[in-house]
Amino acid sequence: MDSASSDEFTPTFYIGQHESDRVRVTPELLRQAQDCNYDMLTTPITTPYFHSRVLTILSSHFEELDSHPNRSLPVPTIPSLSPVDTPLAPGEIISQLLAVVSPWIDLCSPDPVVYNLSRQVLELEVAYAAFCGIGNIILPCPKLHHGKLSGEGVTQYACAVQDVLNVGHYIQMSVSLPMMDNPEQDSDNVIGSLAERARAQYLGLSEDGSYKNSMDELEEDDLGSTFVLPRKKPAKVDFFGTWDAWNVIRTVCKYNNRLFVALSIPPHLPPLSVSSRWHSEPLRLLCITSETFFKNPGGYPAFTHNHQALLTRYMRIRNPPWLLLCDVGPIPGFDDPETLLSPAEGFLTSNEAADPSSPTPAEASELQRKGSKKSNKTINDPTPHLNYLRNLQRRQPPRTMLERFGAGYQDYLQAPLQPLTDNLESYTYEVFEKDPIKYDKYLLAIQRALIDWRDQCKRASGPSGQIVVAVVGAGRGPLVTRALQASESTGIPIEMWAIEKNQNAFVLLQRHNEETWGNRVNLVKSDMRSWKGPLRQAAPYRTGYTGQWPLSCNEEEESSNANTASNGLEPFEPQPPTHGPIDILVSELLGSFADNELSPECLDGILPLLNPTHGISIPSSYTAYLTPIAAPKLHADISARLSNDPEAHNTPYVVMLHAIDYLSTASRPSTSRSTASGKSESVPSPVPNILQAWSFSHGPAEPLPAGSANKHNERHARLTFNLRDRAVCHGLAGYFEAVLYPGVELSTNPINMEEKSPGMMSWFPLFFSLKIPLYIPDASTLTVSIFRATDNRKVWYEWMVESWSTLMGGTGGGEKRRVRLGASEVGSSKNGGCMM
Ligand SMILES: C[S@@+](CC[C@H](N)C(=O)[O-])C[C@H]1O[C@@H](n2cnc3c(N)ncnc32)[C@H](O)[C@@H]1O
Repeated sequence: MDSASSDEFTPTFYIGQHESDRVRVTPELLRQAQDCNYDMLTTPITTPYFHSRVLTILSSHFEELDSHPNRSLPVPTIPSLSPVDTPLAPGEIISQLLAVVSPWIDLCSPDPVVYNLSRQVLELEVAYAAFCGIGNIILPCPKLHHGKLSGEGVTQYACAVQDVLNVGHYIQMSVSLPMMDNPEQDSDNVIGSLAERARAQYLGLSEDGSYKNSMDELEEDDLGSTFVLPRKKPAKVDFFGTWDAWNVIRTVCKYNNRLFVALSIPPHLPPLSVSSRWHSEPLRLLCITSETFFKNPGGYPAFTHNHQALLTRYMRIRNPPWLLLCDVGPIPGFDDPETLLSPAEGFLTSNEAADPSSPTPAEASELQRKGSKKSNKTINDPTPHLNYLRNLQRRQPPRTMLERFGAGYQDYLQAPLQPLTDNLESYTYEVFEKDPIKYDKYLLAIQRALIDWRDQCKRASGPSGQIVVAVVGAGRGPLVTRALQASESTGIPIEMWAIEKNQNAFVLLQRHNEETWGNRVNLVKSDMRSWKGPLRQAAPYRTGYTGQWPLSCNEEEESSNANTASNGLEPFEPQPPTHGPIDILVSELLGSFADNELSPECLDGILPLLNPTHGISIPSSYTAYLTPIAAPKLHADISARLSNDPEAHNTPYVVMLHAIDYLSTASRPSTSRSTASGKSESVPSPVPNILQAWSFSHGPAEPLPAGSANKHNERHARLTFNLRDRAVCHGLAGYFEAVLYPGVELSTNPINMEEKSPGMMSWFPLFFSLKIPLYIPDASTLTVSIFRATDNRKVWYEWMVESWSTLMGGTGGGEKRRVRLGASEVGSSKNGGCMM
């Protein structure tokens, strides 16, 4: 399908500016910033005066503790704010400000006094910002490393955040986090940080700041001999370290929908798996410093290809994050009037910004090095970083067809249709009919089936030897139109039947028959399972197509002779009506997980009418597929429904998955143009491992076992997925592939949908939710068990997930052992199952 060449859509980039040493924002400064094309500014909540007051309180308390080592003294209370403590006041500009909680507090500190005071500062600041009417607050980055301790303070941080979420009931909070944990960059670059004041005894350090010699430092080498770790181990980047901290925070805060991430974009991007993980999280801000850019040969700041692709991907999230330029220079004209230029004078041209020679990360660092040596070319642009982002905004690739069609549906939960029990509205049919791909595929499948039928000289069942085609579940008739077109385009006559149980849609079928189909279609208003088949007069027609179109003279003759002579019946003697077979049965009863709209059960009721030797079902088979995903936003949305709907987690939802992360992926990313989650050209995305759950095939029916009670339509699967990186599983994404006719397929499976049915939009995936998300450590496996169950009245699914790890040694000796780490609850849609 054609891409989005005519797409007029330009994404909105909300861009703010942050200066670490800003003291206050005046209306004039804000106006000036907006004149420069910024959308918002950050503001501190408290002043340096307040900061020094807290430092004094802390120092005095420590002094007192030192002078009374045996007394337990309560941590002092920070007095409430006074006018000198804060630059903020309620007023007109407040809605355009992002308030920044003091970065010098340490909510992860192992020192209880530092933690306590930090928490007090947080509470005072959030309460005052809320009072002033601030809508968004940026929380300081949780400090993950304290001396020998790593990640220990995250739960403290989380508890503090949980509490302040209840202080400001409308405020949205974003936790500042780098994309990955680099302990070397976790050092305190904030002047006057309380973290520096933490006492050595709480950091696992001796008084002089060196590591205490504890058993923790003793480790065994591969040969089992004990050795002492070197003083300072080289710091290792933990790609998922900050995500892990975020996961703890949002879990403690119960996936609060006012809690977000302010993600810092580093100059060197981590692997795709890391940026993909963040893509699934609620990103409110992307923090971009001058280091995130490299300097292009013209001396302008620019992004690498990878940074551009990352931004494109993140900015296509349903609620795209805002961009925050941090410490890229002051607002021109305010602190430095020299820099105030009109845009026409000095802004980056779009050619310069387009920069076709945009480098790879390696080239960028090379340029950076060279640039810092010689290319100190001065540029006449007071806001080059901002202008670069504005240019990027204009140059965003157009949306794919799928993105345009799905706009507004991304991550939007829909209960699956139940076309068997419910009568669909005309509008729903209209939406189906907007997808030309599905109908093109059906047309092709019917054409091929007709041609093969003719070429293989199969006997047909129509009264004059035509091939009998029945569309069952015809809706408003699009497949009937395709069947008639297939007959016309191939020149192969058919006898056309259309069966529909929705009496409202049936009115339109009748109208179509009169107005567009020339009354060529035999319409039947019935449930297909109780239909007896094409009505035949008992007149002893000869049936059977012998392979030539049009019928040969002889055959026509034989045919008319047959009316009078065969079977030994008297011609025209009235006989009770009989029913003939169907040669080609066309149905579209597929759901997002193939069989979830009960196609197997419906077809069971009509397949006995299929020509027993040559009959063809279109589709001939369909297969359901699954993969585990992280989908924190869906989890939060579903959990929020629980108070009104206790079955919320037991409902499989149709959803255009977007802000999700595939947990089990192949090593190579794809750069395909558009996928199930709506990626665009040249935006690499991980390739998920998607495994087959089960299949159904349909052809001339074998008689069902007596009293089968639909048991033959039960299915179950147990699938194992390997995971490289730690993650949280929120549920399973379900897809399907269908073979309409050999060589003509439909697919929603992200692995091959682009080859099999490019641009098809009729089905979004199905999401099976886990009530309690399952945490999975690095290098584990995940086993998915899923059942299609039935009691002959309805059909439902049951699913669960288990996580496993392989351990060495232990009580069993030195062998590898697979241990189960955890298991989810069993999800079951039994209560809301599909009625048969
Ligand atoms: C998914 S819609 C497809 C409609 C149409 N073929 C199209 O492609 O637009 C399925 C249709 O099958 C009809 N249907 C479902 N179960 C049926 C049954 N047991 N007997 C007759 N019609 C049925 C529904 O009313 C609905 O019109």
